Amino acid sequence: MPVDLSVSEVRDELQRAAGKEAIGSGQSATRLLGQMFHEVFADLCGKDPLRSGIRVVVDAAPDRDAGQQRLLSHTYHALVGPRLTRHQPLLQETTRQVLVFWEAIQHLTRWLTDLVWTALDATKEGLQTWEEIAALFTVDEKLTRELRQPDWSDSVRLVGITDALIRIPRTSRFCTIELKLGAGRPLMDLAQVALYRLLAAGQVPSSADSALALLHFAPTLAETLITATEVATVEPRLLALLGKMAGVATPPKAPSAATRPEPRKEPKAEPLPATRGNRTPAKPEPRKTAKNPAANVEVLRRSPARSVPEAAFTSAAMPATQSASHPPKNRPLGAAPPAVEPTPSPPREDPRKEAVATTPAGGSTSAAAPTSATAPLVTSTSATAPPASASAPAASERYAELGQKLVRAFREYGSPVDLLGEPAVGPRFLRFEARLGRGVTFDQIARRTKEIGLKAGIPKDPIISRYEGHLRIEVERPDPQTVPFASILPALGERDPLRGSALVPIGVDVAGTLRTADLASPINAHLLVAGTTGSGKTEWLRMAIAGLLHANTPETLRLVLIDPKLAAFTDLKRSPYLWTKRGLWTPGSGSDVDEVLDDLSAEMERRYQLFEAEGVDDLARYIEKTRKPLARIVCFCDEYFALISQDRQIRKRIEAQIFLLGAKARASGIHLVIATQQPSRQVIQGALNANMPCRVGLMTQSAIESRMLLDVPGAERLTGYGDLLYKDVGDPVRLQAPYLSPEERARLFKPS
Ligand SMILES: Nc1ncnc2c1ncn2[C@@H]1O[C@H](COP(=O)(O)OP(=O)(O)OP(=O)(O)O)[C@@H](O)[C@H]1O
Repeated sequence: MPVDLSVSEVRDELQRAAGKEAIGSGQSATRLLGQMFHEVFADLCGKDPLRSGIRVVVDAAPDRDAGQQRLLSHTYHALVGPRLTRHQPLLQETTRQVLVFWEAIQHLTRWLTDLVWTALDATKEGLQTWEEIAALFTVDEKLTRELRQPDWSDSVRLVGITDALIRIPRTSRFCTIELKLGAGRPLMDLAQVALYRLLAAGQVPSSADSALALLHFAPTLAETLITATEVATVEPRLLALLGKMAGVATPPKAPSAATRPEPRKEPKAEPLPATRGNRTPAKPEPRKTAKNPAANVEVLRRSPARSVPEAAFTSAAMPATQSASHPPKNRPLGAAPPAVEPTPSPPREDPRKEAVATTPAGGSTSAAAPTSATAPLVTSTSATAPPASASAPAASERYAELGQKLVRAFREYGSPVDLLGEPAVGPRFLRFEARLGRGVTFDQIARRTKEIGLKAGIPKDPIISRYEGHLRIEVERPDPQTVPFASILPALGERDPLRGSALVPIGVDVAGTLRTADLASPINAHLLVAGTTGSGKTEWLRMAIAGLLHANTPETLRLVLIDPKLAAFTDLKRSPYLWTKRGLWTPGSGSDVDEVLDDLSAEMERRYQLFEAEGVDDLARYIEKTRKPLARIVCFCDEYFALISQDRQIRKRIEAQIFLLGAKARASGIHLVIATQQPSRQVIQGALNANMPCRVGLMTQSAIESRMLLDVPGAERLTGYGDLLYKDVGDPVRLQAPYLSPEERARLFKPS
């Protein structure tokens, strides 16, 4: 059975061995911009007519300049603008990076215009329509190749996703494109290219004749063609690294003809199609950088012997006892490390202490960065989930038994896994950490969740994700526990009669730590809550309100409650926390709901005038300066869909107000918390999507809804009862909402 390795694992290993951070680490804004750049590229070259940039250029033909202009405008309005707006809170401190990103996007549109015109010129193929040209592109293509070496005990299946494959017009050859935002690291690039070359040789038609192009947008474009001749210098060492990472390399012997990697037949390089801008050479040459020849020269001049990848190859290819910065793939985690670890890997945290980050079904996962609001809480106080039966022997035996059932089920389906210790016990789910068995792929496992759930007798399909190079399997806890609201109170702090508190409790993570959203922070200023009927939305809204009431007085907090179902907030009808007499809106209360929102907008403007008079720009500074409380106003809306589904005109007015408040109200101390049963495109797109990046995802009806809300599937496999995925920055984190019992509610919500 071949051992699977992905290109990104190998790339990260090279980075680590070179003593650098793994690719993909780094500032979240930088990562986000890189990801956006790839998404925009995929949209422009894809087949969706509403997003395609190819269509825009072809539609404008024969006016090439008009095509370029329209493409730029389309790219901004349809693809870049909405993404920037959506991520505005994260990006607002990084104006310079955003400008560089935009410049790179402009260069990308020029490159695409050139390429489309080259294709249009290829009259021999009779390419006329945008669809025909778009068919030349394959975006995010998954490539797989099984590699064998004489000194390997098993084969290695290498998997990678190339940014784009372009069939060169007039030939049947292919050019593999790797896209980079930012300056390249020439030798690291070379190593990556070598990996793709290995891959492409097994997959792409005519690959022997094909070229691999690196497009660096830094932000100007440098196109680099890399040929097999160059790749050949690093390929043997790369193969040695692959063998070592996969654990198939046999101990090194004195080199002999038999153990040397097979020499590769040198393929001819195919340049990128010559463009009208004449950036690419007409004739294939070993390596060409059209825009930035200096970069090429640098690559060729620098001695690979002292380069980053070279060092990595050298150390990685040595016997495990001498190098190996990371355990080989088949060494059990936790087994004795090699004697010498020149660049030790970061210590693995106790899984129980990690924030849960779930991107099921193939997505990569990482713990989301805590917001500034949560950080001190995490370390100082924590609301611990009831220890309950988690530590009782009977319960732990049941969990162990469940773990064994899972192991058997995986084995029966031909995808063996090894559990790594006992599960972490959350209030409603158990999280097992596991290692893939030899030759098993993640996709194989992810495809089998239903069967494995059934076989192991688990009511809901397990949620399986990747985390730090191993598997996370989350299953419903057989003895689910409720997190009582009272247990989180210490984490919410005491009442501050002047400033109050802007912390909204969200839920408790697997380690029992409360996560909160700080409404005063730009990232969490407004919240969108969604979940199917019975998932726990209304209870969540009540719990969030109770959390705010606990830490505020009516001088520091006021509520505006919109209750289309007439059921969510009735206990608060006479609460002193209501903002005005229109503070609780229900259908038939004598006004349209948009009037309530109008009142909030008017209050926002009034506050900004107050602030201006005091020479301050937000609520906190105003309070500090005047030493007088001014209540934060939080508008909770249950069932938003019911409000907007009645009348088109009212919907328009509501959306306009939400747009305004979402964009401007935070600094004035006015916030929106909006819940909907249907996180569908029809409901979310527009005002909500643009201004509410912070999301609470309870169980949804489908993976599509989950994706719409959280950008990833997974919420459809939650268990209900306040089991949720919370997303502010980074990947969603799985949390359990505390439960406010009717008695506590009556006590906290009573009119005083
Ligand atoms: N955090 C929680 N802990 C335990 N049980 C909960 C929790 N939240 C909700 N529940 C249970 O789930 C039931 C449904 O919750 P809720 O009424 O909030 O759902 P909903 O999503 O608002 O449904 P609908 O949209 O149909 O009103 C509650 O009656 C309660 O029994």
